[in-house]
Formats: sequence, structure tokens, C-alpha cells
Amino acid sequence: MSTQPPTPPSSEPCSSPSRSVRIATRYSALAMWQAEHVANLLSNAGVATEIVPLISSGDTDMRPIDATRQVGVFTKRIQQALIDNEADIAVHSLKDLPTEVDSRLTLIAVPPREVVNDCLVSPARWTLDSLPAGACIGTGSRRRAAQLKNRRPDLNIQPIRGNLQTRLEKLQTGDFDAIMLASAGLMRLKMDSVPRVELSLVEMMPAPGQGALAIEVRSDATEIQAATQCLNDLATRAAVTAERSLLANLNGGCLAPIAGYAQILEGHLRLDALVLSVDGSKRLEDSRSIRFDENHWQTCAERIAAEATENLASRGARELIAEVRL
Ligand SMILES: NCc1[nH]cc(CCC(=O)O)c1CC(=O)O
Repeated sequence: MSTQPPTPPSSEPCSSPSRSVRIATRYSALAMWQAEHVANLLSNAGVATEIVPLISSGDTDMRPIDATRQVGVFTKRIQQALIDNEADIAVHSLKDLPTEVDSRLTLIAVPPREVVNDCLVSPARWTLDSLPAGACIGTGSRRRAAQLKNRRPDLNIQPIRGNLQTRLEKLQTGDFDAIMLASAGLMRLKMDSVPRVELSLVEMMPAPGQGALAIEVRSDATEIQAATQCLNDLATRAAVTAERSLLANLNGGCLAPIAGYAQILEGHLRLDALVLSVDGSKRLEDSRSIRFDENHWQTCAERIAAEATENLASRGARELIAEVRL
């Protein structure tokens, strides 16, 4: 369903293209950091770059993500720039990249993943358990909301939109008692002083692809592909492929309460998957691992996701996900 053309497993050296590589990115501070990070990685590999910042509808349209009824609000504008040859590579947060594939584009590289977990941000540094009864929590993510409600049905969960800075301002002005964010974003922007508590992967399972970057190129741009494929980290690539394959199998998009985290441990690919009802009252988990074969990383990733999907579906996961479309 979401099969991508295979990326070479080995870290081939990046070959230098005949001109500098144009990197398309959104304008937000996080997106710009990510584009500059990839520019640095390429520069270390001897490849010259320039950054092309673009405005996306996901940044200007401040309705709740649900109301926009669109997938890829953050990624489409950047992908269009590639298709129109305004840029050579696109840098996305992998979490924001829809699982549907456009054959004109190729996911050429996923650099090493750093921080995957979420955090709870509040001036008093509340934990999930010490949050006062009825506290108002800002999140636009059904995945986060459902996990929170599962553990703390008393909390009042309200939507929040906007980039990191905007969300933190809304917390500061007292609109919310706490908000939930991906720690990766705060780490990347060196927002060390933001008062927060890191949530464990048991307390809050991350979104498929969270904390990882995606580098896309045009499918016909062989020179650019040769210049960027060295940024691919096979372990991260296999892990996020398993997570995204689970999401695609369950038809989850980015709006369903589906969480997944995969990692390679001692030669095995392990996938932890979680599906919840929107109200958080029902929770289905699946954890499994299979022997990881580097040479067949994609097959391994798709197989473990298929097995997890089958198990979750046999226990009613599809019915829980269908609630989202009501
Ligand atoms: N949906 C917005 C988004 N996309 C990627 C990140 C954080 C960085 C990442 O997960 O790689 C965020 C913000 C957040 O969820 O707090």
C-alpha cells in the first residue's frame, strides 16, 4: 500500500552534484532548524546547499486540524515546490508526512532519530499523576488526548493550534494549565528553560515517525538522489517504515488515536503499537519483535506491521478507528 522504491541499505558516500542543492522548508522556527540541520549534514558530506523557505497552508490556516479535513497540510506546499522544480529536496518532520505515496516523489533518506517521546509542559512541572483534577490540557492530537483520557478521565482536554512558540504563549497567558508537545521540537530549538516533565513511552506512546526527519526528492532526480542518500540511517528507516506501515494498514492518517514505536534491539526489530477509542475508554496494545535482516529491511518492517495490524484488527481496532470518521 505504502511501498516506497527501495533505498540502498548501505551508507554510500554522498556524491557531489554539479550545483548546490536547494532545500525547501516551511518558515517556522522548527522547520528552519530542521532544514539547516540537513544542510549541515550535507555540508559535512561535501555537498553545497541553499535554503528555500516557503509558506504552507498548515501555518496560515488556524482552524483545528480536524476542520481543515485535509491530509498533508504541512507537507503539500513543500512537495509542490519539488514537483515544480523550485527546490531539489524537501525536509519534513516525518510525523507530518502522509503515508500515501506520490510516484513523482521519493523518500530518499531518514537521518538518525534522536528524541521520540512527548512531554507535559506546565509552570508547576506537573506529571500525569500530579495534575490537579479537572485541569485544562491543550492538545490538538487525538493520539495524545485519548491516552491522557485513558489514564485521567477527569481532565478537560481542549484543542490548541499553532507552532511551538504560539502554543507556549497560549500556555503562558493562562488559556491552559498544561500542554503536551513532542520533546524533539523543544530539544531542537534549545528551549531548555521551558518547564516540563518528560513522559515515558509507557505514559504516552509517540506518533508513528515522531522525532524523525524525512528527506524527499523528485523520483527522476538521480543526481540529487546520489547526493543525499548517504543521510539515510538504516535502523531509523526500518523502524519508521514499520510504524508508518501500521498507520497505513489501519487507514489511520494523522487524525486517528494510533501510536507506534519501533526500534532495533539486539538484531531484532521490535514494534509497540497502540490503538485507542477517541474517548480513551478502550485501549488495544500489541508488542512483538522479529529477527532483523538489514538486506531485507523493508520486508521486515512491513511484515511486523502486518502482523501487528492483524492482531489489533482481530480485537476491534478498525471499529475504534472508524469512530473518528463519524
Ligand atoms: N504536528 C506538528 C509537529 N510535527 C513535528 C513536531 C515535533 C518534532 C517531531 O516530532 O519530529 C511537531 C510539534 C509537536 O508535535 O509537538
